[in-house]
Amino acid sequence: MNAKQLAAEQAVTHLEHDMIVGLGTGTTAYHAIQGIAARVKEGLRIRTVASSKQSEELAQQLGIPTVPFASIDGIDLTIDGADEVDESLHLIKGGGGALLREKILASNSAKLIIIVDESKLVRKLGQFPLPVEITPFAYELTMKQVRSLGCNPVLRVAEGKTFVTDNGNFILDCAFGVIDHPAELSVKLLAIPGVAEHGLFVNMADTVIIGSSEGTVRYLQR
Ligand SMILES: O=C[C@H](O)[C@H](O)[C@H](O)COP(=O)(O)O
Repeated sequence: MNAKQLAAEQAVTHLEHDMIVGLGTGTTAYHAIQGIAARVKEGLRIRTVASSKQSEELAQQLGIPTVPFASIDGIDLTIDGADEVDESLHLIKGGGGALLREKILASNSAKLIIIVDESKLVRKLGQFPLPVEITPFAYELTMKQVRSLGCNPVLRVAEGKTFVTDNGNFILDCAFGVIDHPAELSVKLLAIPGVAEHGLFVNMADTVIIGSSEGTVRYLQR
């Protein structure tokens, strides 16, 4: 079993009957969705909401009950991956472009469990370029304003075309270098009209489960 799968299998032991569960996105969340499906097959009674079309489709293929957002008041537990986790459990997310929906789920969740392998742990955030989701309208001007905060934003391209999120937006990958004050950068980014959301998750993760290639798992708690 690989490290991501180990972390995911540990995370799904936290599921309980009648929970509303948020499904993350990405290669690590993929393992969690597989693990959730296994528990549903064993008789676990839950309802889920997804942070991407990809994860929703996977859940439905695997027989996990998915429900509309209009039918719930909040989320009990979200299990998601991350691109970086620092010592304070602040995160960079959005490598897969799902950051806006992921942040909506996270901020409406009573508990957020992040699952990673050891390669995602850093002392300070910023080695991974920060994904920033922006509206397509006048995106060149939005890019200029983001650049003025001290990075060189790169418009994300996938398969030769501008990458478009599930929300119809673009992503800027922004290498800021070491981010000493993530909360301050968050405020500055969100103050730019055209920025829909960014991948800094500050004080959102409650628990981080780290899988290792040696087959061990350990927990970080906020
Ligand atoms: O947009 C994608 C998400 O934030 C992912 O959770 C993050 O990029 C980590 O992905 P992975 O588990 O594939 O490394």
